[in-house]
Amino acid sequence: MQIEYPQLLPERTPVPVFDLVIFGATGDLALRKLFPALARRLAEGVLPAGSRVVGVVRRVGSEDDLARLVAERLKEDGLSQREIDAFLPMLVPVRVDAKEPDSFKELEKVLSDGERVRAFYLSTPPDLFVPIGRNLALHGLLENGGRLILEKPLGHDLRSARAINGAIGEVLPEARTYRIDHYLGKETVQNLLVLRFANTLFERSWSSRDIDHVQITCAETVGLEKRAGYYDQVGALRDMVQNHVLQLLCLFAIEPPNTLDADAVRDEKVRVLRALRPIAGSEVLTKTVRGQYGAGSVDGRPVPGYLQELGHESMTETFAALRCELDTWRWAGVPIYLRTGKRMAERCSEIVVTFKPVPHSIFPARDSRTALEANRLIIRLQPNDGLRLQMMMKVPGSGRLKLVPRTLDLKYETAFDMRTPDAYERLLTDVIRGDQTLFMRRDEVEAAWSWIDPIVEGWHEYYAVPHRYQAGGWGPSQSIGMIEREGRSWAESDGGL
Ligand SMILES: NC(=O)C1=CN([C@@H]2O[C@H](COP(=O)(O)OP(=O)(O)OC[C@H]3O[C@@H](n4cnc5c(N)ncnc54)[C@H](OP(=O)(O)O)[C@@H]3O)[C@@H](O)[C@H]2O)C=CC1
Ligand SMILES: O=C1O[C@H](COP(=O)(O)O)[C@@H](O)[C@H](O)[C@H]1O
Repeated sequence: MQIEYPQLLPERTPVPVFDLVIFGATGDLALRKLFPALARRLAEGVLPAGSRVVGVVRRVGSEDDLARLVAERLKEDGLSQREIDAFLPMLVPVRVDAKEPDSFKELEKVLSDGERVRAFYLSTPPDLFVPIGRNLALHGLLENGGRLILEKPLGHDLRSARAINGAIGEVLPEARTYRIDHYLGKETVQNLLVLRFANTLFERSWSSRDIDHVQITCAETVGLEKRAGYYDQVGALRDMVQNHVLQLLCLFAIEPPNTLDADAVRDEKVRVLRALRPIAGSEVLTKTVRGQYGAGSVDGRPVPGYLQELGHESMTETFAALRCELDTWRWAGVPIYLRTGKRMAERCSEIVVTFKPVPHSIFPARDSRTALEANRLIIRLQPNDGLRLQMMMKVPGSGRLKLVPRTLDLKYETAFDMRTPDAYERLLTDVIRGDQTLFMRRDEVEAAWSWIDPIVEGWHEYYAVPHRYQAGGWGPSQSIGMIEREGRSWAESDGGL
């Protein structure tokens, strides 16, 4: 049976027959996200017969283990035995060491037959992106329209990102390079474009004229999981803000693109990134806050602090809050507060838009019963996705006038009686179809790093050590101070409603 999907941006063409090669097939991302996404797409009848998923393994003997590992993971992900049995024959294991050019001959043998779309997913540490790209080119494997999919983070600063982009650009044109930011594959993130440009209601007030400030939060309850080696090198600013959080900001703030074409949308996103006012030098002390979680309790169970999980000293931030501004006609003067962290009170990604107060209240000003709260629009991206609009209402009754804030609540799960597909389901088939709309262009990634780099430099120059926060809270008190100094407060999940 084919399941119907709520596609907010249209999936325009059928998926052609393909070979998708996954480097890093035994890794966390591939097993946890990529294989389940593909198996689900197959189960829906979206993937054409004859297509193959080539799983690249590195260690001797792992070829034999791959099908078992994948089957176990699919089962954990809730796929039925029938769906697993249907997927496994698509899987072709092959052993290649990304750093050994000769070993790519094995891949060449597997890929040599037939005319089909060919894509290579680099789900490996980023230092392998360039060697893999070069080795694929050396063996002619990128010819005839081959595509590369690069995972984030792309580099660790502007220089390294440029080096990767430059080297990849030598073996492959931009039109065949797909840089993943999986937030763009989330239905609710795509819906930001629909909210903005398919409705007149909000767009007319989407500017400094009506908006007081904006908060973008990506809070997680998880800690290091099994990624300590990676995370401690990177930290919250580079792991989340440089990509996911800035992408949310872009979609929130962009000017209307003329069409939904990949470059029309991406041109506008780049404009937003370039309009971000730099935060540099001593400004990092007032406009940013770094945090690192200590021991605490999350979801009712005790959890160790970051340093205990890590097993050694570290100055890496697991929380970052930033106060930024966009120097554009539309957004001048509207503070945009960004916040992300691990081991926070709740898993929650949301954008909270606080509108300006009414210019003149006709209700008795000194009476607390008639005090007005500003309207708030909460765009809840995950979990419990939906839209909430806080408005003032009159409490029914003929006694003294009393006004209270109440919420219009539109939940995705009640608005659509459908399963929401995982981000990777959408993104993987978009690559095969050749649609780059939901992927980051080279200039976009580099513009994001251009804004991030001075912050990192400022942190070093001014010795901005991370402040301790208790696991299970909302970050260090300094981040509350940063926003309270301006007479505002963080919305604590669900926009504080
Ligand atoms: N995990 C996640 O949730 C996310 C990951 N990412 C990014 O995705 C990428 C993969 O991450 P993740 O899966 O967590 O990493 P893992 O460390 O779990 O997996 C890395 C994979 O790369 C393989 N590998 C390492 N060296 C070589 C080599 N020389 N030749 C061939 N294969 C090699 C490993 O093989 P072996 O098993 O033999 O070691 C393993 O399969 C990274 O760029 C990461 O930043 C991005 C967002 C989220
Ligand atoms: O890319 C990353 O994203 C995840 C959060 O993704 P989500 O879809 O669960 O919101 C984050 O945990 C990870 O550190 C980061 O690398």
